[in-house]
Amino acid sequence: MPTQVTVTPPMAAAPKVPEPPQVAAAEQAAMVPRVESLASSGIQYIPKEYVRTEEERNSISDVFEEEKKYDEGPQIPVVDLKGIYSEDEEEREKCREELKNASMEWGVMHLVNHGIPEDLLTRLKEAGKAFFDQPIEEKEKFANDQASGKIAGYGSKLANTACGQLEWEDYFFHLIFPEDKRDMSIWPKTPTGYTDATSEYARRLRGLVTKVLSELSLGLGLEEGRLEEEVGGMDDLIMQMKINYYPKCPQPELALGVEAHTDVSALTFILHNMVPGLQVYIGGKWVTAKCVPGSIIMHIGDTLEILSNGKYKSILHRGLVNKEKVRISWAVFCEPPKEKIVLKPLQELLTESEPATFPPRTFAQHLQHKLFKKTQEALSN
Ligand SMILES: O=C(O)CCC(=O)C(=O)O
Ligand SMILES: [Fe+2]
Repeated sequence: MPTQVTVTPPMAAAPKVPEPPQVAAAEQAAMVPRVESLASSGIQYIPKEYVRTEEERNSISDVFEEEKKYDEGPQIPVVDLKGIYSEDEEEREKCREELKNASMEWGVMHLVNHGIPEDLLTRLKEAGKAFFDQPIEEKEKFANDQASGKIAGYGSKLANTACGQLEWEDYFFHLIFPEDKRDMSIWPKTPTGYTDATSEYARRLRGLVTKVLSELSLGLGLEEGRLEEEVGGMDDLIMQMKINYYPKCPQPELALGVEAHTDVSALTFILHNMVPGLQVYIGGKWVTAKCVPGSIIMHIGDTLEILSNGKYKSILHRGLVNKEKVRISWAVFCEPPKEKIVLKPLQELLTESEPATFPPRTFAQHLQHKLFKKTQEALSN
């Protein structure tokens, strides 16, 4: 998946993994490679491909316990966007400052009063859940084919690193905006409300993207439309939705739903079904995102980090899984066109004492570079 290139933070030694019983080779080969079918098969031990490295296991703990902790240091900021729609310039400036600070310090935040109607978010989530509630055979009709480069559709991660590590999730991935670039043939037909809810969400979210990019431009002292233009504008900025489906996991202390990575996007917006799982790495610690009702989580991705010459941060994050509840999240990645734009720190932001810290690269080259680095890391482990 282009949205997931892993970076592993330094971590200490971890507890030993209990030895699972040996699974016969034939049995292993016959396993359906969907995490959902593995989870519902009643296994007590997860296959070794899903067991994370010793360093990673050392940092994984019970996500429900983690979410409860309120007194354990800094938390992901909550940014109230009411002010960006205000006529009052002072209100707007205050809101802009909050957005800017959260983007510079954390690169991730809970957006509240974002202007997208709550009933639309409910419809979108009900539709995605209803799709995943169908039998696996039904979902397989939409299966992607990563080997042939067809990444849109229903899928699970294929081992693409030297160590063959897998993630505890299945997903549905497709382009949702601009409308003329969508391939409606791969959109779920059931439930019937899926297309309407997803299209409407895409349109409303696209409006929010413009607004956020304007404020982030002004926050850097740039012209209002600058960042929007730099990432492709209305015609070329691409929004792709990935519905992440994390089944219950019998050994959540050994697995990850999504491994540590930064998003390559300009911005990413995440909704979820109020089951905790997202963690961000800051100040040498993993911080668990709280479940904030009605909010949308927003990440600054690598693209804005590059354009802002590192002023806006693309934060390392990952997803934990649990034994008790299925988690579903809806991530929308807002990405510049792959080849058309060369991403590099904006000239106006550079000074003699603050030279460019990122080399010029197209989005495609950036993806390639991250993949190369990841492969090198895996080979040297
Ligand atoms: O499920 C989540 O909350 C995060 C998912 C994520 O980081 C991704 O899909 O890139
Ligand atoms: Fe992500």
